Amino acid sequence: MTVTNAPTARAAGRGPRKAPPGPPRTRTVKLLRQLMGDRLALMQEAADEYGDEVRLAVGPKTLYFFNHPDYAKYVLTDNSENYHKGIGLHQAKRALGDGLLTSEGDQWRKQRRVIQPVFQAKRIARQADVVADEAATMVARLRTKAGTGPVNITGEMTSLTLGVLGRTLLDEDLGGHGGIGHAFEAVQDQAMFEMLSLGAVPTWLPLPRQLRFRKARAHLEEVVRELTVARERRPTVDGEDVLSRLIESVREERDPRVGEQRMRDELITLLLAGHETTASTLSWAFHLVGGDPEVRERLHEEAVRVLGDRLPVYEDLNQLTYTSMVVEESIRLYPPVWMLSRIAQGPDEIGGYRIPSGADVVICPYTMHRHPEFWDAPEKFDPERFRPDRPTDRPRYAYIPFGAGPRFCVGNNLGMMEAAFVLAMVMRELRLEPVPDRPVVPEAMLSLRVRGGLHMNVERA
Ligand code: HEM
Repeated sequence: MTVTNAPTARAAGRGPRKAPPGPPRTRTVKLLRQLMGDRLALMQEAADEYGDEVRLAVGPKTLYFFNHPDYAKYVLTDNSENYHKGIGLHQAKRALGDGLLTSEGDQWRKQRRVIQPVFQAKRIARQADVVADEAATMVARLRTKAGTGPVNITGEMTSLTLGVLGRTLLDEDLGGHGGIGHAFEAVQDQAMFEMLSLGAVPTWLPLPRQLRFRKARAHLEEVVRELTVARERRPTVDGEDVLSRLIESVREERDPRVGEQRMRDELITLLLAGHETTASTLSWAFHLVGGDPEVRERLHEEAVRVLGDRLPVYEDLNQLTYTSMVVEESIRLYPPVWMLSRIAQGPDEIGGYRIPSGADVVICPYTMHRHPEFWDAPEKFDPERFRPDRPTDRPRYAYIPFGAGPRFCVGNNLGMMEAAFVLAMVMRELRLEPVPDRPVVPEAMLSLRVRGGLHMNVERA
């Protein structure tokens, strides 16, 4: 497959073809309905019907949707300079400000240099102890709920992942800052609403969701401000956590208010990017395992064998092979970041199609991870695909749960370790069973959630 510079068209002297195939304008109403209701079906049907290059005209927007590993490599890595963060960026910025997720250019490079070292392997080892400790508290809580009826697993995972981030990144117990999880939810819901309504509803209208958004954002700012003040009074021993590094880096800012704002944006970004993705990963893993007794049994066996009855330490991660395979397969089927959107900074050509400057280009991990050319029985939950000793000729970019290229997830090691530890610690002593007559439906918001949260019955293993 040719990704760029369409040599055949060029050789014939005809230049690139105009636009990829896609649904006709007459289907606009259906597409808009899917955009509001079932975005995963929208993308999957487009890929099934039109192939690896699709033009999706949805309302006033035209999406250039590319669904092949070569295209993902080109957009996310090889020519990433030409593709800045795309759809939803404006809304995400209103929610998150100018943090690492939403910034570009020199500012992004500078921020990445400050933040990336916090997630290096030697620090992750220390973060492992925090994860194990927080997970033990959560498992103890679940134990008390065994046999009492459906438990909101997503809620449990969200508190856990926020708690872990508070302690690993900020050295703080976020449990004392009530409602922070709900504040993140309100901020995200509004950002998603603005995105889906394609900016048609002015943000100054005093609608209830708008007011909720402002209140939530103000609450988050206040929490982060308190954390920063507390830390400035109480520096850590090595000064190498995120907060200390940020405080140090914004000292160079001439206007202290700009520095403070940057720090708040950065922390809110990290907390949001890090907690919801990992909580979604765990929710989907528990859901998939709950429907597969054989996988559940193997997980239980591995957890008992590797961990015995002690808390996990970083070195255990390499031994929790099957557990990691289950996590990898879970985020293949349900990648928390289900869509990667970019805006072309200048004109380009992909797969022989002309991409105008300003075009919305989309790579969709959800559909890529189910591409029939690269995955056998793509709908099947089969952790064996990720057995480390199993040879595969699958292209690297057919599996991109953490993105790729310069904008690759900074927190991937922490996220993977946390998911594996929590899964192992829960499966070691508990069984999570599906609740009959309660369907589990994916909801593609900023991340891929379980609609209404995942509820499961908890039993002792
Ligand atoms: C299983 C859990 C996670 C998944 C699936 C995930 C996925 C992703 C993906 C796909 C991207 C790239 C987005 C794009 O290119 O548009 C990303 C970026 C990012 N992630 Fe994660 N993430 C996870 C956990 C975390 C954690 C634990 C943290 C931090 C504590 C984190 C912080 C970030 C940040 C700051 C970025 C932006 C990086 C940049 O643009 O330079 N993530 N994540």
